[in-house]
Amino acid sequence: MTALLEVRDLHLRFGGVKAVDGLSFEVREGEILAVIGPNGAGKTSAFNCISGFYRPTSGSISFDGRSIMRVLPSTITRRGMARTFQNLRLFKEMTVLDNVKTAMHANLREGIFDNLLHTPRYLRAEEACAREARGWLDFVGFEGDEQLFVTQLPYGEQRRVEIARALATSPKLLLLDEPAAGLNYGEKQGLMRLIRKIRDLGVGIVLIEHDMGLVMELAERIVVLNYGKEIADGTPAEIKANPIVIEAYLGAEDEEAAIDDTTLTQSVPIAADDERKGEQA
Ligand SMILES: Nc1ncnc2c1ncn2[C@@H]1O[C@H](COP(=O)(O)OP(=O)(O)OP(=O)(O)O)[C@@H](O)[C@H]1O
Repeated sequence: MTALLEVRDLHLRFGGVKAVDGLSFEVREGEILAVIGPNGAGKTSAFNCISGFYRPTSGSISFDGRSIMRVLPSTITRRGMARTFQNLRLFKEMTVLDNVKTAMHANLREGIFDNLLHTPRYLRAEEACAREARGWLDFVGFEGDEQLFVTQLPYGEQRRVEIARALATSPKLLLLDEPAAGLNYGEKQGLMRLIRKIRDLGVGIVLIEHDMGLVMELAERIVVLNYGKEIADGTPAEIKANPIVIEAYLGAEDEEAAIDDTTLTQSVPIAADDERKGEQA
């Protein structure tokens, strides 16, 4: 099967900092790929290049058979790539339903007069849009009040709404930046079920995540970055047993230690989750 996303020899520099230093990987339709690495390894920078927010220094990125180098984020979204952010980026002054509807407005056909005069065409389009948005809220398991402002929701529910909004763009590929950050155990289990359900729609998924228990259980393939460089690419079992990965996470002195889900999970500062929760508050 041909790759949905192909990243080849990607480089991104910030002055003297090599944030991404020769990254190459592929994602196929309906595949769950995780990108992991210690803090500052270049994961979010790579996401920002792929989704068009940063212009790479060199390399190539193609999506669905076409280059997306120097393509605007909004065009990349229209071509079928959606993403969520490390720190939620919902419209705080909008309701849950309106947040999801915004993802579909780019595809609405009504003109300025329809909008101003609220013509039957406008009303029909808005109703269809609301129906589809409700469908996505249902799909992600949102059971709250769609008319609440998003900031009135618990953090885990806000994450679901953000994923619903990304899905409302009808993506072929979904990039999730630390979707489990700030979630409790039960919410993480729900998130894993949701990600598998999205994969079952045939959507390719690239996941940046620090929770190694979740990554090892969910990902079919894992790419490991350290100081911008790709140090490993393999199945969860291969990654767990890779001495270079163990060294990157635990330091050379612990190289002897067997790497298991718990070890890697514990290598992630728990405070990071709490800090992010704090940012949202
Ligand atoms: N806008 C920027 N300007 C300058 N340097 C940056 C910028 N964004 C990231 N960097 C640097 O690039 C490197 C990679 O950062 P990046 O945020 O991509 O890492 P990360 O793996 O996503 O980290 P984390 O897990 O902590 O989110 C770091 O050294 C970081 O300081």
